[in-house]
Amino acid sequence: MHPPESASQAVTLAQELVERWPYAASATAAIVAGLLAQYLLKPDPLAGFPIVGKGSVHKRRKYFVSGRARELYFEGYRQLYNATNAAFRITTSRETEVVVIDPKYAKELAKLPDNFLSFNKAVEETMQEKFTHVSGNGGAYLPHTIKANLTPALGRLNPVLAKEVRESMELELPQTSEWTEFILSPKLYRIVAMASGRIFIGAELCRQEEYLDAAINYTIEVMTAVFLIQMMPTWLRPILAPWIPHVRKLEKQRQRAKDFLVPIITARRKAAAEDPNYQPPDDMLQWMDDDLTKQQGKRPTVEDLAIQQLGISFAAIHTTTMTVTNVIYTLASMPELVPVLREDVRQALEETDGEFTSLALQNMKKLDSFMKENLRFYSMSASSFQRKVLQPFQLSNGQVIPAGVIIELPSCAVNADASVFPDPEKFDPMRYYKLRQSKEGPGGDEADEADPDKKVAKLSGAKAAEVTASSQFVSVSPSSLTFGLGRHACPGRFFAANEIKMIMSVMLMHYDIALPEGETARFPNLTFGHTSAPDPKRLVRMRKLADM
Ligand code: HEM
Repeated sequence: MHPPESASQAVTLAQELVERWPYAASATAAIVAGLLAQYLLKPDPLAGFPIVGKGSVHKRRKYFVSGRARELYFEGYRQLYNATNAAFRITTSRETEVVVIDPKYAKELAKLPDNFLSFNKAVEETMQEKFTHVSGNGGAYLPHTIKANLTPALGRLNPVLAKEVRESMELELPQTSEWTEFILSPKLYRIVAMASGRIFIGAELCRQEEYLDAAINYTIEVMTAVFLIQMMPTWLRPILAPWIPHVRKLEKQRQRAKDFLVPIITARRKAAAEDPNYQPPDDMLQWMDDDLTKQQGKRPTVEDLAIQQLGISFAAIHTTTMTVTNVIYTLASMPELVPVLREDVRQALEETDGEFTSLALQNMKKLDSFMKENLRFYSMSASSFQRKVLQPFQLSNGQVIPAGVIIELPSCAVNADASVFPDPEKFDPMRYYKLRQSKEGPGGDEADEADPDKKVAKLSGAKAAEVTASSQFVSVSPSSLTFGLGRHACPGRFFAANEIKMIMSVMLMHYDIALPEGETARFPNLTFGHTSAPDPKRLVRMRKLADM
């Protein structure tokens, strides 16, 4: 029996292949080798950047998220000192390669435009936008409204803000002269949300529970979702992240925020259209509505505006609350500092008859210094100036930073650098106050060698001048990176500074604060990934003072 024709053809073909296989094999090998060579010989644009940390990518990532990220930044920063390299690589919880650049290039980085360095794209990656849908563009118009409307109006708004700070503190804090122990963080969240809300959405709404829920819990939910996603191996994220309850809750929360705000915005617009004597409210919601209309040439949809409003709470409430919590935890552990700061506040307010004017707030220089030392010592993020590189660019040392990576500045390492901050491991509440007092900068003629309390360490040249010049809470510079740097540096920091000073002033003038009985040490912060946060479960003691 003969095999069918097609089968016999196949056999012939196979025979031919067998006969010719040496040619076929070598041709295939040549193609594979060519591709491999192309892959292997292609210059790796990151080859010149050493990697900090040990072991596989998985191991390094685990180390980073486990709470030891700062050690890695310190290690990389130390290497930069004696290297020709301008940067090192670090494995973070991101999928994208992260290149940490020497802060001496910070000023040239800050000049690069958004089509080279994208703030929004970096935020989207940080916020795990793929899963949480928290977009870098969510608050795209906010910086403009803050710079154009909020910051210039602070002089006018300070008394209004101060009133809400006082009242919300009365509502939330113990009003008895007996020492009372309680968990501080939830109270501060509400105080900050109410006080900020007074300026963001007005007096009638800032104490409503729907607003407070959106302002406080949306951010907490986003941050928890981001944290849980970061803890997962990158390959598992697309499979598991959408099922995390915190991720699933976010859309519902955004909808709740819209349900609350949309009728309010609609009513405002209706009143403006129908009532010729209508006085628009003097708050951020209104400024955003007007500013967006100007920028876009048409009124934003009410839903868009509601999301912008959520965006401002997102940027403002969590950051401010964590900062005040840090400041109060430190104060509670340094009772000797209370009279010093109390006197600073008393003197500043005495000059303005007790009014929280811009002048009074500026004059609280010791409080300002204490707050800023908290930012340095308990910096909330290990790095700053996170940007996605959209186009390759060259640093002034000739090194090329390729497109596609995330760049950062190692702010935690700068904060701990003895050549920038003498005795960096010491918490010195008056560090920045002394710098401001020393006309010539640290080590200058004003430094009082005889009085160790007034003595400021000797730093040299440009670095010293820069540290001195950026010694106010709101200053930003390569040695002062808590609020970022350049065109995207936090526009809300002036508002935050005023609000925090008011909260601290009211606390100092009307309350005594202490750690729980038997405790003397400052509560350690909790660290995970980049973040260092005050422990939200800690108790403090307070008692109301008789009016001073
Ligand atoms: C102590 C409290 C605060 C801290 C520590 C903080 C920190 C930051 C940081 C690190 C950035 C990124 C800067 C960069 O990468 O260059 C930023 C951006 C931003 N912050 Fe703040 N912030 C605070 C309070 C506020 C407040 C109260 C507001 C609103 C009133 C606000 C609104 C914003 C906005 C809108 C951006 C984005 C800027 C842009 O896209 O250009 N922040 N903030």
